[in-house]
Amino acid sequence: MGHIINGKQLSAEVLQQVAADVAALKAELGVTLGLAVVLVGDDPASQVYVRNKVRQAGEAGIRSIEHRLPADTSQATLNALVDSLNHDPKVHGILVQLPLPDHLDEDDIIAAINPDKDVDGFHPLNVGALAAAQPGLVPCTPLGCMIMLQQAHGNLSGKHAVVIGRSNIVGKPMAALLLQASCTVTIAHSRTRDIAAVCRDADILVAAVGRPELVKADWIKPGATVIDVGINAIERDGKRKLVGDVDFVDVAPVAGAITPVPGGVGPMTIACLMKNTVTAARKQLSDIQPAVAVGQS
Ligand SMILES: Nc1nc2c(c(=O)[nH]1)N[C@@H](CN(C=O)c1ccc(C(=O)N[C@@H](CCC(=O)O)C(=O)O)cc1)CN2
Repeated sequence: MGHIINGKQLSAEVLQQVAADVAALKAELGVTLGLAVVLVGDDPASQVYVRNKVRQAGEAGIRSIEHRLPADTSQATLNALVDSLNHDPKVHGILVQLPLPDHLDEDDIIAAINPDKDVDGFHPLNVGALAAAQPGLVPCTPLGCMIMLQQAHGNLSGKHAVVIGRSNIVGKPMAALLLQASCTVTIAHSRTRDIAAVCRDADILVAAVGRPELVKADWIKPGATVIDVGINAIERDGKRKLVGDVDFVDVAPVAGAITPVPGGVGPMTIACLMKNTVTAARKQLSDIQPAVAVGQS
């Protein structure tokens, strides 16, 4: 049985560091960090995630400013809200919970967020910064996966990493981060030929494809590290159950280390949102107070 990477425990450690950073910024500069959380509509899963984000912000000493808008909110109204948050000095981070209702243009809303406050790391300028290995805000899920990998593996240099999935939110930024860590990176997707053979060559396998229990034991090189980003609700034995993109029971005996679902990548995503809020605030505060030393960690 491979080592189980405990996302709950690791996220608690990340949050503890965030809380210390938030307290230090308060002590040094008298600033309380603010995170604006925008939720449009009543998607039940999004409501849970937003509730958890607001709760964990509070635990870290970050003031959250919640905006819950009805499902029929217009693009103009949402853009106007984002614009007002961009200009509010008490707001250091802005996140718009995804998915948005179908009539709204997600790309347009993301592009409207001030990139310095874009704590999701989805703005095209942050996407470009990551691709060019420049400083910027990095999407929370891939950032959380990297923290888990570094804990499980130490140095990632020279490892063959395979990322299954090519989404803008997870697959592509994950591949960019692994490349920055000097991995040899392959992105596999629905058109990849003999995907099982490609995955079997991976020292690190990241599954972010949204297909319940797609990855089986015979896709895994013995001893490989497996990071499961999938969160899929299925019915089994008449009960609702959350499973990942990896068949955990099948794969765990072959893997060297593996993340569970739930309790793996999910909690790290929220912890990294708080970490990004500190990163964003430090940048904003050092831009307006260049003479003041703003601590780094
Ligand atoms: N603006 C954003 N929207 C979305 C993001 C995002 O990073 N930014 N990611 C996902 C949803 N998400 C955060 O928003 C998220 C999903 C899941 C979890 C989590 O902790 N999952 C738990 C299980 C939860 C459950 O019981 O239902 C786990 O894996 O243990 C956290 C955050 C899409 N939208």
